[in-house]
Amino acid sequence: MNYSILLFYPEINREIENKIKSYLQHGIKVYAYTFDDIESWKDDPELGLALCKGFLRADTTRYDSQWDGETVHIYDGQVERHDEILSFLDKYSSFNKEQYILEHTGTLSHSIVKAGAGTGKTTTMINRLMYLRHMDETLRFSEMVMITFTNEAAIHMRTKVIEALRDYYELTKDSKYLLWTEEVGSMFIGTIHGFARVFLVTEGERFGFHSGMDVRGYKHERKKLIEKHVDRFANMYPSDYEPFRKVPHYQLTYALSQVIEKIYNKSISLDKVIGMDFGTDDTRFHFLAKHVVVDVLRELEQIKRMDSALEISDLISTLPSVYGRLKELKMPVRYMFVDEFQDSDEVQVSFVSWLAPAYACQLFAVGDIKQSIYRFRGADYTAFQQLQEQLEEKGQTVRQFALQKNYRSSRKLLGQFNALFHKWKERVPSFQFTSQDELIAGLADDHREGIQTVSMEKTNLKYLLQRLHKEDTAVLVRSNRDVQEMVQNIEKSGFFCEAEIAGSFFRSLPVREFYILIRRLTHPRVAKERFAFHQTVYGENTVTVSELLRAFTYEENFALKLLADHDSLNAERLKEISAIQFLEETIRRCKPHEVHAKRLYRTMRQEFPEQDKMMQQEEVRLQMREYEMNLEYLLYLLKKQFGDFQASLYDLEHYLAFKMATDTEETALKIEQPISHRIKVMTVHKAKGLEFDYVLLPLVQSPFIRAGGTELLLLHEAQKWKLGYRIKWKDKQSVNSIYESSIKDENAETIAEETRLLYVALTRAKKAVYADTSATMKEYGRVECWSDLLEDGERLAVSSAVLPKY
Ligand SMILES: Nc1ncnc2c1ncn2[C@@H]1O[C@H](COP(=O)(O)OP(=O)(O)OP(=O)(O)O)[C@@H](O)[C@H]1O
Repeated sequence: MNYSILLFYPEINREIENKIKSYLQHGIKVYAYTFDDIESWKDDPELGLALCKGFLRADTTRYDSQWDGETVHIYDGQVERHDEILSFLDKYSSFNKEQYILEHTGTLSHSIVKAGAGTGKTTTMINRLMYLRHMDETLRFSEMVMITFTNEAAIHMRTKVIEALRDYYELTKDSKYLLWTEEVGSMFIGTIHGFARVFLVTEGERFGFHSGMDVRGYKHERKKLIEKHVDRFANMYPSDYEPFRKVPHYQLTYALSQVIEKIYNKSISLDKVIGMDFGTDDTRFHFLAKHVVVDVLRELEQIKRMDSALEISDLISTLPSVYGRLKELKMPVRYMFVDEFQDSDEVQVSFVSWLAPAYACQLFAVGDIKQSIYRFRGADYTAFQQLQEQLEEKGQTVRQFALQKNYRSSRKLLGQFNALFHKWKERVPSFQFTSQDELIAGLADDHREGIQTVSMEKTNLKYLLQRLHKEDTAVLVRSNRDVQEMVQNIEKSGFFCEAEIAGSFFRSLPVREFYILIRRLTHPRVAKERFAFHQTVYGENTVTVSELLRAFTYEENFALKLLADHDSLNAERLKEISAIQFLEETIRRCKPHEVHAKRLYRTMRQEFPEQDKMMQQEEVRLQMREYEMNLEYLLYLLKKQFGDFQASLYDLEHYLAFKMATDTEETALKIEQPISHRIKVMTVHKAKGLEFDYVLLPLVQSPFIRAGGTELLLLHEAQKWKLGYRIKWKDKQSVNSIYESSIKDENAETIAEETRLLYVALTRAKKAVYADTSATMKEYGRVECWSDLLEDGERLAVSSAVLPKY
């Protein structure tokens, strides 16, 4: 036995307990089931820890005389002849037969796992990895590839694998686990784009790819090229350009870059864009767009070739041209795991189905069609079906698995979810939910709250937050803009948030105040800049606006004179040291983070005297450290960009102004704490894969489909791409034939996608969901917003068919 043992004993005695402990000490995972009461195991130091870490899975199962007097031992998941007892355990305890088989399967067929939310997809993948490494002496972690949907998920996975190995080491003190931990460093765990890069530079040398190749964005160059090619078009086809002569140039450039962005999102190669159907419209935008887009992409491709660089989307779009022509492969891939497979696009599916036979590796693809929420990035919710068909066409054997037991949400919630999801099926035709999709409670619990509908206007929200702010709570919304709105609402109630907003770094307070400090130096004679500076953490912040007005004289510099007495900045030092050194010196002297903390605490006490003082102090401490961290990070970025000495104040000012206006990537650094008074606020896309005790759903009335704005559709039919558009110009709009004939179907798809998004949001909750909507669901008409899909849990008729099974 190398990896696990499954035991069934009708009764438990000390000897059996000791046997289990001994297995565990040898690094053998134990599944133990009995009719006996084993509650006391939780309090036993060894067994309790093993239960907690998942090395011991144990439960009391319902009594059945058929199994009384029987004992069962299954080694390393060799399940032949044991199907009956496994099915019995699966039905009447927390044991999960499908998970168990998946974890231990020894055959060489590929596994496709379709599983609902919280059914242990991630857990099973990690377990399987451990099983494989334990069972095959010759296998190395570097021969297993794990593909995740985002970089964050990849970090999360790697951490989980390393944690599992550390736990094995703690349990056994066997040094092989330390070696394995190091070995994990050489395992590929990352996104499909990351893997495509490794693949291209390793296998694609013959086609001009190499490890020195840069992967970077070309947004700025793209914009310039669009402008250039629009001008060219205007010269070449003056009459076709005529309808757009009065359209502001920036609008035209923006619309065209949106078209290109859409093409990038779907990883469409240049040759396919050349064959793309742009439809027709009265303003003839289709003609202009096709011309400019193709010319821009063609020139950009040349530039990238010369730079020896690729953009992220090229990594996927160039794949077919390479793998179709490869003969010998170098990478040693024996097992391949793909998480969130439902969100793969067509090119990615065919890449994966090509990889499996090409490397003769075993594929393990996991996902949940009901959680497919990346259609805008090209995800195709028929991905599983395509994968199965393509693998079978290549003569590969595929086994399907379905996981239904949910170990996350309370039984009450699960019953209500199932009832609700069945109702959705009636309202949203393409939301599929059959009895196979129902979530079955995997664990016993007695949480009674379920789905609750409440109004979240100001006073109620405050009341709700008062109750939940110390719990593990997340507020989930649909967009980044909604995140900002909720952060403001929550902060206005005197509570604090933990919100990740992409692009927030260059707009954060430490960066803004640092920028004002620079402006104070580059514009020493401008009163407005001086007053702004005075109010920052670098200034005294003692002169108020009314004092300034009182000091008013007709003399031009009255404000500067007043503020000069309150300004300790010694700009003369700039003659001796570099700009960056000067700024660093100023930071050391002023200790801006400490000043920020003091002022913040004073304001908090003034504005919310009734609020918990300890919570406010904790928040101030956190904000002080975050201010310091972000400022340090800013200096790091500046030095990286300019070196220690070269940059002048003007260079720094320009760089920051540009970044503050345009950056959408850098996120302000936050201190994360497992337990915090801060309420998490995030989009559902960010919450994917996470779980919280309480989920709050405000802003559920915002419509899925906004009438009248610019809209682009990229459709794939009969091997050909088609672009549909409706573009709003200043005084008219361009709408093409493809848009008009497809928009109805597209809207139906959007509603289905939003329904799946709500499925993800609800299923993050462990104990309860609070939604800002009325108690009953709209029964007829088009589904327009989340609120139309929500209902108070108590009204949801939970029929026995959808009740958790045990
Ligand atoms: N067999 C099991 N017994 C007990 N707990 C389990 C079992 N399998 C998974 N869990 C627990 O259930 C929770 C959900 O598991 P996991 O995150 O792996 O699910 P998932 O299917 O990846 O979820 P989602 O798709 O919704 O993100 C975790 O807390 C995990 O530890």
